[in-house]
Amino acid sequence: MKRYVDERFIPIATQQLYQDLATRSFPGVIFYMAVWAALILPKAEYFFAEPRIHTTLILTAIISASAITRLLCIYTFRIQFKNHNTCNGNILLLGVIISSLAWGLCSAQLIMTASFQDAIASTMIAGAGLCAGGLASLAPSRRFLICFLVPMLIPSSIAILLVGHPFSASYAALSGLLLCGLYGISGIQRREYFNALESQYELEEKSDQLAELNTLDPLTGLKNKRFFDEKMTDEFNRAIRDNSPISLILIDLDHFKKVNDLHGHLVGDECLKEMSRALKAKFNRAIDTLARVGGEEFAVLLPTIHQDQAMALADKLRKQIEQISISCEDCDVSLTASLGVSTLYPSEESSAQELFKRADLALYEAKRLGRNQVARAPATDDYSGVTGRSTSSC
Ligand SMILES: Nc1nc2c(ncn2[C@@H]2O[C@H](COP(=O)(O)OP(=O)(O)OP(=O)(O)O)[C@@H](O)[C@H]2O)c(=O)[nH]1
Repeated sequence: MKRYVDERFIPIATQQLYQDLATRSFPGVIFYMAVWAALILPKAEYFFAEPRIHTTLILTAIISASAITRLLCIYTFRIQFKNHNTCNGNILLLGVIISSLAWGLCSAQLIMTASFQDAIASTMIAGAGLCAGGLASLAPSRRFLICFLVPMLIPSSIAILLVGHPFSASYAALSGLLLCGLYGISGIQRREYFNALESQYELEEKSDQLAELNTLDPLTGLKNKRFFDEKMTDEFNRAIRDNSPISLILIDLDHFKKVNDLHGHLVGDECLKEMSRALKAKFNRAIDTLARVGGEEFAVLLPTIHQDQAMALADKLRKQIEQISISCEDCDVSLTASLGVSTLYPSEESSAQELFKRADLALYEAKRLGRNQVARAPATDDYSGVTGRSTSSC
């Protein structure tokens, strides 16, 4: 398979291959039984006459049993996949080998039994037809196709050479040609099959990447506002289900306009990137969501975090932001930020918007009180919960 699909797609392509082979095997088994029926039923008075009737019945029993065994193998494969999500291709292959070997040996038996001499031509045609059917369904797997064609054709070819039929050399040569020809054609079909799979996987990969890009802020690599809003609603609903708290920290850089005006937008951009690095370093739980929700405004959503914990985290972050220093041509730029924290124990009556609104009010209060502050959204409209201290920003 390595020749056909990129290495990263091999596990998923293997799974898909076995599932497709199982799906294609059902009509294959029906065709197998139908070919046997078409071989003997139109000439029933010949096949079921003495002295052939016993052999005909035994061969019919063997062909039927092998078809049922192959069906059981397909069924077992499906059950294993459904219950354990494992794709055991060997079970499918076993069914293929049993049914093709049964046919190969039965047709060899027919050819070698003197009383069936008149049926040799139709037996060989039936075998060739089955090989063509096998190509149609098993071509994607070289292993499966070889395990089908070889036991199907080799026993009858050997048998026809052994009985010394006048056309035995032609029959054997045609069987050999059929084997090589079908195998050769299968290579083209295999390439087409895996090319189609690879294109599908590449498309899915690209569309996942595109969907992921669509959730990101291009400058900082943090999540964007749209994603954040959706995530906040999801996490809020989860908090209702789990009866757990959820906290939100809104962060707004202080006097950021001055940074742009004094040092230019490129330096401003560098400050925003540095801020995002500080956020990523500080909040690294998989369930936290970090986003840039405005020009110089950031948000951190903290599921399961209580108010006191959120306040402590916010204050540590504030101190960390104070330490940020960005070197530019004329001077080093330092930053401060104001932070608003809100925590809710969500209920059916509350909403994610309320959580955001309260954090925004707290942030506004932190700004009002002189910036470089952390303010907590109060239970009432009183804002006595302000912590931190004012320092000059850049
Ligand atoms: N460099 C840069 N600046 C941006 C970006 N987005 C927004 N800004 C700037 O951020 C500044 C925000 O200014 P204001 O809203 O007045 O806020 P502020 O100057 O930080 O003042 P306070 O928030 O009240 O402390 C504006 O000058 C915007 O141009 C960006 O992507 N890159």
